[in-house]
Parts: sequence; C-alpha cells; structure tokens
Amino acid sequence: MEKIPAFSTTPIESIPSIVNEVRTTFRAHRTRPVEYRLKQLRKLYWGLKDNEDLILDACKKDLGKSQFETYITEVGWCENDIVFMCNNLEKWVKDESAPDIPLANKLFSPRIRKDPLGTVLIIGAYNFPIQLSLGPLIGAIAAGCTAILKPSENAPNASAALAHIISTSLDPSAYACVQGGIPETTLLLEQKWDKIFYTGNATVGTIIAKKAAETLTPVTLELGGRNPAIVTKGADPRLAARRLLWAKILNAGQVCVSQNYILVDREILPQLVREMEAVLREFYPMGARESPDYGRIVNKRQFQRLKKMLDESSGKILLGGTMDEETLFLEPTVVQVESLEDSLVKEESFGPLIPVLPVKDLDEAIRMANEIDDTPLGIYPFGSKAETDKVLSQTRSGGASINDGFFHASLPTLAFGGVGNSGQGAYRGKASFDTFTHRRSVTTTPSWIESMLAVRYPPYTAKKQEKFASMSALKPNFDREGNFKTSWVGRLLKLGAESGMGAVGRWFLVVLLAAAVRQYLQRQSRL
Ligand SMILES: NC(=O)c1ccc[n+]([C@@H]2O[C@H](COP(=O)([O-])OP(=O)(O)OC[C@H]3O[C@@H](n4cnc5c(N)ncnc54)[C@H](O)[C@@H]3O)[C@@H](O)[C@H]2O)c1
Ligand SMILES: CC1=C(/C=C/C(C)=C/C=C/C(C)=C/C=C/C=C(C)/C=C/C=C(C)/C=C/C=C(\C)C=O)C(C)(C)CCC1
Repeated sequence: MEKIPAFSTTPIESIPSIVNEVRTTFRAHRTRPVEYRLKQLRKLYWGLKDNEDLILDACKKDLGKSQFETYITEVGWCENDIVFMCNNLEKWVKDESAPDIPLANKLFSPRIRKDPLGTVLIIGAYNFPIQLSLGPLIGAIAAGCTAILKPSENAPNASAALAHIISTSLDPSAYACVQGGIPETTLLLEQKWDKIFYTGNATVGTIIAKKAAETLTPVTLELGGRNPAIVTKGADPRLAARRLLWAKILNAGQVCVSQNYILVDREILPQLVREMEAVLREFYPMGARESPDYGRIVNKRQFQRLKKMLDESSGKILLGGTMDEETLFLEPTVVQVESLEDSLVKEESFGPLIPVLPVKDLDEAIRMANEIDDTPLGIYPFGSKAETDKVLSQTRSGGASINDGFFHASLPTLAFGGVGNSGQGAYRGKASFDTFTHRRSVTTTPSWIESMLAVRYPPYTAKKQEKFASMSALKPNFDREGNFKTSWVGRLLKLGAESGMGAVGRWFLVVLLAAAVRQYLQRQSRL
C-alpha cells in the first residue's frame, strides 16, 4: 500500500497563480465537451479505487473511522456517485425544451441550455473529509466547471490523500487541491470565483457569504443545525432507540444531520432509555471504547469543546459519560435535560452527546423544536402517521426522515441541503450537476417570421397594441374578491361543486342514484 503523503499547506504565494491557471483553462473552453468531463470523472473513479487503502488509512488516522464506515460514507459513496454521474451525464447536458410556452412562441425554439458556471471554489469539512470534498467536486466536473478544492485541515491525512489523488488523476490545468487552514482559505476568498461551495459551521459560512457578496458570487452553504428528534407516546420505543442511536454513533456523532436532541413524551421516556441501554449493549458488547466500530473525536479542541458542553449541563447522565482525552474517546452519552437553556440544547453538539427532553405532548414538542432552531438541517419524528404529518406541517427543515434518524441523508441520489440557518442550495445526484450549472434560456428567431413580428416595431399605434393584446392577453379565471370563477358550462359539469374532488363525489352519487332508479324501474316492469 502506498503511504499517505505528509500534510503540507500550499505555499501562500503560489495560490493566485494556481487559481489563475484553472480560470484560464475554463476560458479556453477545454472543460466544456461532455467527453472531456466523462474522462475526468472516470479517471477520478480509478484514482479512488486504486487508493482505497490510502483513504481507509487516512480516515482511521483522522477520525478513528472503521473500515465499514469509511467504505459506506466516503470511498464507496464517492465511487458510486461518479458511476451514477457518468451514466446520466449525456442525458443531463442536453438542451431542455422550455416549459409553459404558448404554441405560437414555439416557433422561436425556446430551450434551456446547460452552461457550466465557470471556475468554482469548494471548501470541505473534516467530519466526512472525502465525501464532503469530492461530492461537490464530482458535480463541478460533471457541469463542465474548473475547480479548486480546499479540504479541511482538521482531517490532515484525508486532505493529503485527496491532494495526491487529485494531482495524479485529474487534468492539473483544470482541477487543483489547495491544502491549508484560515490563511490559505482567506487568500482563496480574495480571488474571483463563479461559485463558492462551502461545507462547515455557520460562523465561517457567514464570513464566506459576506466575502462572496462583494463580488456577487453565488454560494452554496451546507451548514449545521440543532436537529430535533421527536418521540411521541404512540412511537415504538425499541425502534426509536435503535434508529436514533445508529444516527448518533456513526462517526462518533460528528454528523451534521444527526439529531442534536430528542424530545420524548414523558410517559415513554423510561422505556426509551431502557431500550437505548439494551441497544448500546447489542451494538458494542464489550463497550464502545473497546469496539473497533466506534470512532474518535477529531482533535483535542473539539474534544474539549464537547467536554465543556457536558460539564456545563445541568442534566442528569442516564447512560455513558466516560471519556479519555488522550485517545479522544467520548462514550455515547444520554443525558436527561429539563431546560431549553441547557448547554447541550443551546448549541449543536456535533458529537455523541444525546440530550433527551421530556415533553407533555406533541404540541409542546413542536413548540420547543421551533423555539430551539426553526430551520434545522433535519427533523426526525417517530409516531403515528397523523402525528408525523403534524410535525411536518408545523415545522421547517432542510430534510426530514419519518420514523428514522437521517435516513433521507443516506440516500446518495436524493438532493441534500439546508434551509435558513442550516444553509442554502443543495447537491447530490442530479442536484450536484444542477448546482454548478447555469440554466441559460435561449431562443432562435427565424428570418422568415419577420413580417409577423412587425407588430413590435415603432411607430406604435393603437391598432398594433390591440393586435398584440389579441395575441397575448390571458383571461383571468378569478373575480375581484380573489375567488375562482368558472363558466356556466364548467359549473354544470361540476354539478355546482367547489372542487374537482367534490365534483367526482357528486357524479358518483348521480350514477348510484341512476342505477338505483333503473333497478327499481326494472323490478316494476317485471311485476
Ligand atoms: N450541511 C452539511 O453538509 C455539513 C456537513 C458537515 C459539517 N457541517 C457543519 O459544519 C460544522 C462542523 O464543521 P467545522 O466548520 O467545524 O469544520 P472544519 O473545521 O473542517 O471547517 C470547515 C472549513 O472551513 C474552513 N475555515 C475555517 N475557518 C475559516 C475562516 N475563518 N475563513 C475561511 N474558511 C475557514 C476550514 O479550513 C475548513 O475547510 C457543524 O456545524 C456541522 O453541522 C455541515
Ligand atoms: C431493496 C430491498 C431491501 C432494502 C434494503 C435497504 C433499503 C437497505 C438500506 C440500507 C441502508 C440505508 C444502509 C445505510 C447506509 C448508510 C449510509 C450510506 C450513511 C450515509 C451517511 C452520510 C452520507 C452522512 C452524511 C453526513 C453529512 C452530509 C454531514 O455531516 C430489503 C432488504 C428490505 C428487501 C429486499 C429489497
């Protein structure tokens, strides 16, 4: 197996010229042909495949990630993403015919062309250092952009592995990896970009959005959130315990989309905790510390931040609570918390801390969730269909998994992104292509149509305006009170019902009535 190269920051003075080179390549239109893009994606696939061991080793060193987790969430994930892109790209790059065009305007062949945005900057985060860096890069390549990737310096081995894979697999004049932390990223942000794609915390997200605004650069922000899980009285406590624990022990809880706290109906709290205890024993029969499947906190800074959160909590530890700073081990820890002001609820933990807040009913749970964070990245209600529907209709979030912890985020081709505080924009699957693509509206005016277009030219006359209105004015189907207006034929056909479903119901009754009358008449004629 090849050794992971040592992490070394990219020399600051070289950054402007690296950016300049990829921008020049974009301007030379080299990355536009779909064949070029496919070739780069295929090469990246093999770059990953040939370096799987390197990546497994890097993720183990950076985050104590098990081989299984690195495979399903990082290397296997990205390989599949590339194959999916390659299988669909030729279909997606094609012009789309524009929707909602009146028949006469079809003569101008209105269509949507898919243009690459240009030269883009991708800034990755440490917790899924491969997936969160390569996922957007795969989208950028597919869209025909050139790109600079800046992986997180807080996963230094993964950053070095990525730099190696990118420099040996991809066209170096179009794609480059800049390694480093704040000074390097700050200088990168000084350059002109056509899009910045950032994954990480909201404080830095704000810095990036402000900097991008100076040059009207579009941004995608994949941020965090205080994601609630809600467990109602009607939920199955065993199922909720199993699913929510899995969502919090993956990557030792360093998952943007896992639940930050659980609102649980007071009545079933003891059952839920009992089930959690049993599930943890099943997952880790020798304890989490001894398990080769359980990861570690990324570094001392994050470890101390998590320890402080736990120390400052006035909650009661129900399960777990052990830790070891030397090895960055933090046990999955369930804490019963009574206040929304508690340190474990006020901030995103981004670690294996699991505060549970007892609530009196679903209404209280929804009210609390909206008070804590009204636009989290995900929401996870467990309960009956009526209860989970109610949660969806009275909250907002980037995504949601009903009766599960972040299942929606484990589907690789489902668009993924936040809303409000948890971010803007989305990617994965086709959305990764779309997020780096400009949908350019294009028409072609045929020469032979000129005489018909004369109506648009001066001198303007009332007759011309009348003609134009007769061709283009749409008739409203609503009155001055804002009510829907149907013609008498429509009203007759709908048998006076307000809605389509109402009309179906009325027609059904008419048919039933007619059948009954017919049967009655037949019986009468037989007598
Ligand atoms: N929505 C998502 O997909 C997603 C994924 C992962 C993490 N997150 C969120 O990110 C947070 C954790 O990640 P993090 O931010 O601690 O990761 P991090 O420390 O890896 O930082 C993220 C990136 O920001 C850069 N950065 C840091 N300070 C900067 C500055 N001053 N200027 C410019 N760039 C700077 C880093 O170099 C890094 O590349 C959590 O809130 C988590 O929920 C969101
Ligand atoms: C199809 C059949 C079946 C179905 C089987 C199914 C659906 C199995 C599903 C297994 C799953 C979902 C495994 C889970 C994998 C988890 C993954 C990939 C996690 C990913 C996590 C990610 C990407 C985290 C991201 C974090 C971010 C972005 C921020 O930090 C049967 C078996 C039911 C019947 C036969 C047919």
